[in-house]
Amino acid sequence: MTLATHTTFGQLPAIHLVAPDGAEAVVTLYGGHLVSWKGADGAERMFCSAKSALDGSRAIRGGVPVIFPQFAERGSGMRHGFARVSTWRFEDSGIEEDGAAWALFGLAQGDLPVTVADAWPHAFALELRVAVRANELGMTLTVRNLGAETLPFSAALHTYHLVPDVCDVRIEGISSDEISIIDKLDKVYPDVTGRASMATGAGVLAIEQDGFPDVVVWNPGAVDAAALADMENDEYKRFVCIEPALLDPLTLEAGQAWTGSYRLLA
Ligand SMILES: O=P(O)(O)OC[C@H]1O[C@@H](O)[C@H](O)[C@@H](O)[C@@H]1O
Repeated sequence: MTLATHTTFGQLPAIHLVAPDGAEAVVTLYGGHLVSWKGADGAERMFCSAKSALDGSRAIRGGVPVIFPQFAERGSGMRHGFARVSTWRFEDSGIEEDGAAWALFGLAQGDLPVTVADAWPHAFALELRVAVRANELGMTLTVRNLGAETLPFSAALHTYHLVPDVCDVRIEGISSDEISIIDKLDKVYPDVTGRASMATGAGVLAIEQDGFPDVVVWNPGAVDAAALADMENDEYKRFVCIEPALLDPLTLEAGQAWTGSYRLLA
């Protein structure tokens, strides 16, 4: 049985992963970007803007952009890093004993255009593993330093959760207070441990992360959404970004690796 097949998403080559129980995910090679996750119940759980570029001309507005090696404008490099606008390799796929279908994607220094590699001259290798079964999504990001010099980086999995109405969202377990989104929110929550949850009025999603110390919660609100060229004016109501993140740059010594993992249970 083929669990991972080649498909397209917009104009972008992608991998369609289907578990035996019907859970599925679509990951574009551009960005190593998970753009769709449906549990075995068939419900789509990722937001993707109707105005998102889907031709490789700019980052996809939705799904799970991989943020690496820089978060937002915290550095002199490309905003949110180059990983989300780079073309990854599909490396392997398979099935776990518990029935999860998984796929592995890679991005290394040699995959980058010369100008991008020259601007960030580190011999790195990224591995993104995506696994689906039942109503669960697992993502694991590994960063390896293959060079002789130190490698400093930040990283995040910038997840756009699809919600019926952002006003009804309640997030627990990230801060001592319950988080709700009244108009705009763009906030960093450091040192988050344990399981968090997002109630949407329609259901509750459990969120677990390991290795990522921080969480960023973002929704642009009406005014900032209207200023985004790749988002419809009222689409801000349909998502909330809850992003497992490593914000303060971590420095890997030669030969070292770091792994951050992330699990969503609907
Ligand atoms: O428009 P971009 O580059 O995808 O960034 C979206 C948002 O990403 C979030 O992670 C940041 O905290 C926000 O400040 C930012 O606006």
